[in-house]
Parts: sequence; structure tokens; C-alpha cells
Amino acid sequence: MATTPQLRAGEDYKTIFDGKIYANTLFNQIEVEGFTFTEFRLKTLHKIFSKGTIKGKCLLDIGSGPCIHTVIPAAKWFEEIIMTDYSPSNRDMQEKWLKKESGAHNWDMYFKYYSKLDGNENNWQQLEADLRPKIKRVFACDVFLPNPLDPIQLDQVDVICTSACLESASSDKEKYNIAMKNVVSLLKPGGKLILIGILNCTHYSVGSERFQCVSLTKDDVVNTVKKNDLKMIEIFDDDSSFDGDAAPFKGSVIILAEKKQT
Ligand SMILES: C[S@@+](CC[C@H](N)C(=O)[O-])C[C@H]1O[C@@H](n2cnc3c(N)ncnc32)[C@H](O)[C@@H]1O
Repeated sequence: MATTPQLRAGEDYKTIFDGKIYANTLFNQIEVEGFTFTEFRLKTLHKIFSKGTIKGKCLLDIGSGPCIHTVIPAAKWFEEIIMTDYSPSNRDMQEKWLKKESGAHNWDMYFKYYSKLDGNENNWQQLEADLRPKIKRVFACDVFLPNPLDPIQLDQVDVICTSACLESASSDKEKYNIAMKNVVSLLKPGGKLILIGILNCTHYSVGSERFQCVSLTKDDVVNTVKKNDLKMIEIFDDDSSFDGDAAPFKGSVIILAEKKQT
């Protein structure tokens, strides 16, 4: 009889999570029949950033994992982009990509996809060359600390982007709310949050390990945003679902919100 794998969480991200396997499992393809989450994220982020209104000195990406797909279309609008993660394996993958070291994930198809959305397919290597020097720092981060970047004291930033992190880090809705509150404390009043959330997902797998996730509805996400000093600007949703063991979920949402002036 098949046994259900133990659900991993918290400190397991420091010891067990393998960023290389995660990247290879979820980020070796973009267009997958019946699975539109990746394309939904790329098209929506492209739409959000190509207006040229979401810009500033610093963009902070929270719980980046080994990934850079969220910040490619942001590069030209910011002086600096900071990537963060709780897992050392993910931060190592970030550093490898930045330093072009062996073992780095190959993100070429993502640069090609965005440059095609820009209507300038041949420009993808320029997008890559523009992004690398903008990512000046990769920090450790724990969304359950009042200052998630502790011991770093960062000036509040213009824009925060976070994708599938807060629900993966949280065991319940109360923790999800605390994580959101801590993350929003890093944002300037008037600053923008781009929150990418995966819905109705209880776990996801990385290799043979299964990680917990708090199951959220769209209303849960919207209500948590509104509870945390944020004003909704725009909401995008996708009803794509997936029932394979890698990440069973139903739906995803991207919220663009603004931190209220106090
Ligand atoms: C499902 S992955 C998402 C990664 C990436 N942002 C993406 O879009 O694929 C969840 C991420 O949350 C990170 N994470 C888990 N607990 C965390 C915590 N307490 N603080 C910050 N990040 C955490 C994990 O290390 C992992 O990279």
C-alpha cells in the first residue's frame, strides 16, 4: 500500500528543500497543455510592468525560490532588484545564476517569452543582460519575523512582488495574515504590492518531498490584502487547475495593491 509522504514545512525549507529540483520540475517549460499558471503569471506581469507606472528605486521580491521569472519585465523600471528566500538552496541557485556558474538554472526560454510579448523577439539576450546587474543583493528572509529581512534594516521599498510564497510558508490563515503583515511593513506608504497567489492548494511536491500549503480561496486572499493597509488596484484571475501530485490546485490570482498613506 502506498504511504502518504510526510508533510514538510518551516525549518524543512532550510534543510530539505532542493531549489535545483524545484526549478527543473516547474520551470523547464512554459506552455503546458491544460496548465496555464506559468503563462498567466508571465502575461499578467508583462501587462502590469509594460504600462511603465510601476517603477521606482527598489523592487523587493519575497520568497523568490530559485526563480527570476517574476522580475524580468521589471528590470528596466528599477535601479535595484533584491531577491530573497528562506531556503539556502534557493539563495544558492540565485547566486549561481547571477554569477553564471555551473549548476545555474537556464532561464533563456523565459527571456524569449517576455521579449516576444514585447514584440521584439530578437531582444531576449538584451533583457537578460539588463536584468543581471540590477539584482545586486540576495537576502535571507523569513516572512514570520516582524522584519522579514532581519538583521538587515532596509529602507521601505517602492514595490514588493511575491509569488506563491506566503501560502506555502503558512500552515493556516492566521499565519498567512501575519506573513502578509510582516511583508507589507517593508513597503513604503504609496508603494505597490504584486501578490501572486495559488488557490485551493494544500501541498506541492519537490522531488520525493511534499511541502504543505494553506488552502485559500480568492476571497481569503482579497480579504487578507484589505486587512493589511492595502488598497486594491487591480485583480487578475485564472481558473486553471491541476490535479497531478506535483501541485494540485484550483485557480490562481494576481493582485496589484497600494499601501495606504498613514
Ligand atoms: C512554492 S515556492 C515559490 C517560489 C517562487 N516564488 C515561485 O514563484 O515559484 C515557496 C517559496 O517560499 C519560500 N518560503 C518558505 N517559508 C518561508 C518563510 N518563512 N519566509 C520566506 N520564504 C519562505 C520557500 O523557500 C520557497 O522558495
